Amino acid sequence: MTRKIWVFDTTLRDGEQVPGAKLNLYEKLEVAQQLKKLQVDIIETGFPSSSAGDFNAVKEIAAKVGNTDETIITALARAVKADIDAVYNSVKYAEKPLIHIVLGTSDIHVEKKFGKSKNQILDIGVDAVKYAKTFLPDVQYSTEDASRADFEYLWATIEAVVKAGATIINVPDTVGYAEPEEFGELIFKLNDRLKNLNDKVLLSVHCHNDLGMATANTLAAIKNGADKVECTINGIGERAGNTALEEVVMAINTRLSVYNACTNINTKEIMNTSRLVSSLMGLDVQVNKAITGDNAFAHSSGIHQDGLLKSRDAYEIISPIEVGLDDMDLVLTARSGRHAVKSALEKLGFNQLTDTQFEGIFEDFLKLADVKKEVYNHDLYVIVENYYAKNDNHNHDMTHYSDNFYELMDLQVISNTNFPSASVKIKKGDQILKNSAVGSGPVDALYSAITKISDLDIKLIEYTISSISRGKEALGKVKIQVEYRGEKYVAKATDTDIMKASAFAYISAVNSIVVDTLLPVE
Ligand SMILES: CC(=O)SCCNC(=O)CCNC(=O)[C@H](O)C(C)(C)COP(=O)(O)OP(=O)(O)OC[C@H]1O[C@@H](n2cnc3c(N)ncnc32)[C@H](O)[C@@H]1OP(=O)(O)O
Ligand SMILES: CC(C)C(=O)C(=O)O
Ligand SMILES: [Mg+2]
Repeated sequence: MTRKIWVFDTTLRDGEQVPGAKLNLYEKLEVAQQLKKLQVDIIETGFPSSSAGDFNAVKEIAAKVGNTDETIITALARAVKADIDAVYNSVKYAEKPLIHIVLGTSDIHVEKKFGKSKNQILDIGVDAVKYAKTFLPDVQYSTEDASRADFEYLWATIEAVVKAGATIINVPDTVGYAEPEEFGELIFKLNDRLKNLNDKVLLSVHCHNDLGMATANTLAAIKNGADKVECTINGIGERAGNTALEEVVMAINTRLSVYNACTNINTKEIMNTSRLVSSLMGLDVQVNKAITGDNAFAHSSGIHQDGLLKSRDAYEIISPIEVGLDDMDLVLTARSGRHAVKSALEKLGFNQLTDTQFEGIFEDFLKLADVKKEVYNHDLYVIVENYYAKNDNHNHDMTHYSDNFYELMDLQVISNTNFPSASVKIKKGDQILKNSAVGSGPVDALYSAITKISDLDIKLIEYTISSISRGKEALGKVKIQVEYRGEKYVAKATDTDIMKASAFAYISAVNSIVVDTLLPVE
């Protein structure tokens, strides 16, 4: 039988302790609603004694999100009556409220932070639990800095607060000092004693990520008897953050035979929740972050892409659909191969390409991918469009005009406010032609230099430039309309360098004029 692991989300309390991540009331409500949709069991909503604003936010969430008995609403208090009052007076509006009390257990906390004896601190904790129990039946007690505490004192504290009525015992690795094997052993020993003392009390863990081991420590705790895990979305939290909810939940789901456990989380809401928290708190998710990073389901190298197209499980242990994404993302880069490019083209509807056409397009794709980090769908449309345009010219036998066509070899454009200028080097048949010009702007200078070389009386009527796809290496698409002897010619070109795109478009228009002037009159 799989064991249910309770998921306690503290994004709105420990997560909100991240500098600059503070949310207003409406934002907190929004996140809490989403956490309910994600089906976390307990939402920690804040620290109500810290400010009137936080008190009010906790109260509103309790009333509006805690209005069913599916989600327990809690908030944090020190072992101080005023804090417990504030928690009770704000969470009491929920159907299922819980008071959460924290108090240090390590020698460092007891002696250095509080300057008290162990017995004094133990008594303060017991009194706090007894006081909280006068308000509510459900009280969680967190033995702060438990992983650095003396084991027998930690147990004595747990035994005393359970006897005083605590219904959940939380064992925090407050400073992220624990190591998985050692933390697993600690939880095993505590679980053994706790289940003998009162098997209704839930044993919980709360890990921090200072050594990058929060998820590993939490999973080790689950293996060793922990019933409940505390985590945050995207692993945000004090300093290096907390255990990431999505990592623990997906590890349990993916490695069922290892953990033999389950949660109530609706995994399809993971990505929505991650993006909401990230955007409201202004905390970007690192691209390679497990589960919720942009690249977590993106595959970029040709060998991997080919393998995935043949069998998803070759390089995929979780379906992106399980966490709420549409599908895997095959990122097209210069390291992609023919299988991936062909599959992307087919998804865009290019199903009729002959092998020769595909090879030509693939060649153009590689040229673009070498100058751009990623090639997006928009870019693929342009590659195919350009390829067809090139091919169309070849279909009409233009070979006997080719000596009259202009081809850009090099350009230099200087853009400054007083004196924009351009120099171009252009090939026409066997000739190499060079010219320079100044203009009212860099494009005007560039077009004047090309016009001088062509010696045609061309008038530019329209010039538009737009960016195709995203990123700083995005393709610039230039579309122009020119007039020559009363005829209008439209031309377009794309390049990652917008000056080159401008020159290509203009030269393409010039070549169309050349064809028209050389074609025999029918
Ligand atoms: C591990 C954690 O994440 S714990 C949660 C951390 N979260 C927060 O701190 C929430 C935001 N904090 C605050 O708004 C404020 O610090 C408050 C409202 C809690 C307290 O503010 P102040 O009264 O001005 O005290 P201040 O923060 O300067 O110092 C903390 C005091 O609480 C005491 N204290 C600290 N932890 C506890 C505890 N668990 N139980 C009882 N007292 C405690 C300290 O000893 C100190 O008391 P002292 O003034 O007698 O030395
Ligand atoms: C309040 C407690 C659980 C905490 O955040 C910690 O110890 O890190
Ligand atoms: Mg914490």
